[in-house]
Amino acid sequence: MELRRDGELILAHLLKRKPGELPLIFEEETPPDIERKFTELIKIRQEGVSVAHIIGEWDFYGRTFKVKGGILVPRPETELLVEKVLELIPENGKMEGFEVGGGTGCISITLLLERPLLRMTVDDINSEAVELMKENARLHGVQDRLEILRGDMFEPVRGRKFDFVVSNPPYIPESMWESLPSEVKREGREALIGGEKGYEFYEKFAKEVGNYLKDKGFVALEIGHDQGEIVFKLLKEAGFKEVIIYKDFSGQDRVAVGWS
Ligand SMILES: C[S@@+](CC[C@H](N)C(=O)[O-])C[C@H]1O[C@@H](n2cnc3c(N)ncnc32)[C@H](O)[C@@H]1O
Repeated sequence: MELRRDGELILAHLLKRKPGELPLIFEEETPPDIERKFTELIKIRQEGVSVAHIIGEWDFYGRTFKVKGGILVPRPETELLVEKVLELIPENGKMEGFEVGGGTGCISITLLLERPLLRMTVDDINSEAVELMKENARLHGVQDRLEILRGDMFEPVRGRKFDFVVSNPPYIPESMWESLPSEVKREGREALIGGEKGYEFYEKFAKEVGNYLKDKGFVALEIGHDQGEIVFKLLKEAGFKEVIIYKDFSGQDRVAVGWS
């Protein structure tokens, strides 16, 4: 736990400032009610609640999203997935994409904000995530271009076809659940655990996704640091002509892109 950094984020939130602005108001006196609230929140942090869940928001791709317990907090690794998708959507491309498992909605909403003519449909099996996505879509003014549905993987979009399908699915093996830090567990089993092997989501996804892709469509998936080989194989077996596994800044497998 990085208490100093966490303290700065909590204080900035209470003062309604950006963390970078704190040095500018260093000499101003902190109102007593803010001091009291700050001490209270630091205690909650020490009990193992993440800063994101304490302050109820988190930044992704330079923008702030509402977050809440039981739903995955946007991760910096996922920005690589967004970058790879953006590379495949022309600046003024009139494309239609589908995201499985939107969580906060950070992936779809970022794609929409970066590509003004794009339209997205997103689902989540978790009804609380669906409500949170609606809130984040309104917050970022993309509600007219984002269709938000509740359901299991492709079930809400049966019979439809998209230019691409993107997902950051649950991909941690069951056996790792117990060893996860309590603040990570608070993001919910459904968001994290992919099954006994961890890659069960990709097995089902690879088999079915072809039915939902237009001709020459593509898929883009976030993957676990050791899942490049298996996801490459699954997409190839499912008939994807070209598959590329991208590594993140720390040299770990992180994103799979496949072209049909
Ligand atoms: C790892 S989280 C990713 C959330 C968000 N897209 C992000 O990158 O921050 C996976 C999300 O998929 C949802 N999910 C898990 N299984 C699903 C399924 N079969 N169909 C739809 N959503 C699912 C979870 O509820 C969770 O919100």
